[in-house]
Amino acid sequence: MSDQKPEGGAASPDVVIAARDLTKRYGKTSVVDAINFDIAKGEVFGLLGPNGAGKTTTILMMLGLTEISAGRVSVLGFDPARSPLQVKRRVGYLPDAVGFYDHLTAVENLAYAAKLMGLSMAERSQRIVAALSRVRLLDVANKRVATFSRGMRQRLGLAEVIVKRAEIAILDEPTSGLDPQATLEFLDLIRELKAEGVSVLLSSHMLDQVQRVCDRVALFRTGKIVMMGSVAELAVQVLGAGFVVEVEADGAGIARRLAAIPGVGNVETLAEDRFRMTADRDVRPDAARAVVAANGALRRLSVDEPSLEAIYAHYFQASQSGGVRDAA
Ligand SMILES: Nc1ncnc2c1ncn2[C@@H]1O[C@H](COP(=O)(O)OP(=O)(O)OP(=O)(O)O)[C@@H](O)[C@H]1O
Repeated sequence: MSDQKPEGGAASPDVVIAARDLTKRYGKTSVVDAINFDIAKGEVFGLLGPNGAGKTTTILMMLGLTEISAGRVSVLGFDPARSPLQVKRRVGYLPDAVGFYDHLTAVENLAYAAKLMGLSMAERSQRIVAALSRVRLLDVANKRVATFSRGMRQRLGLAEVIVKRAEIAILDEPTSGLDPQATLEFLDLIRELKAEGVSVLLSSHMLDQVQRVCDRVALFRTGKIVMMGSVAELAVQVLGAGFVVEVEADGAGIARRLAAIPGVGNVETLAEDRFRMTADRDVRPDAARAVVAANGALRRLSVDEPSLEAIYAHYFQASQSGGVRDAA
């Protein structure tokens, strides 16, 4: 088989997944419709959108688990349709409901998976202990998985990704059904993976969680990516400006100085010594410098970051009334 070598043509060595006009049709309906994106090494990328928007189908095409109708996707330089095993070896996938053998213990489940990966016995046990410790399941390592909560199962799923030393982790709704504490722990584990250079693709409806861990998000709608970027970028696109910064200070000509800061949209004077400005980034450091330059005294500086919830709600409301154009 010709599946040993990565295919050429990756946009940059930093790009681990590149989709070009990626399309999936069922009959005449395109459920994924010519989407394009690049995901960088160590990036946490969120797939968002309503039910049926095409997120899972996109994931399945990346894994070679469903046929691609048109376009292409390259995963670590491999074409998943032609080299599914090469992709499977390097990519960890946590589906919505992780499948484990309930009658086996956590260790036995991981040992089984590690054996399929072709690891030696010594390597297996060393990696498994390390992974179980990372996901804080070492104390239940020898308990049958049948007794595990959903949170524990999800963490065991991540342990498998860690044992595999996957370069990419694809997580489909990983925190749904988890309690707040389990969710926070899971999000921390995602951050740890990122810190190690693992790229993470996260499909979720939990917008606040997505915002907490994702570097960039793609918003899907009826098979198309209608928006893509960091939360701050999407906020500018959808809300007009992302950050609202309030300054309480005195000094000469402060409003004028604040308005001159790059990225500031408008400055409202709320009182003689209170100003509110909108900006496309967090301009607090610049605002503090502006007050110092005016020989002023800074009494308060606050920022309201844009929320993905607000962007999402605004986008769908506005698009229903024809107010937002898709940027596909
Ligand atoms: N085997 C199939 N045959 C026909 N249509 C399908 C098939 N699998 C998925 N679809 C359709 O493709 C569309 C996209 O589904 P997909 O599961 O990718 O959406 P999703 O964005 O992951 O949704 P959710 O948030 O509910 O997981 C849906 O309209 C779905 O009904």
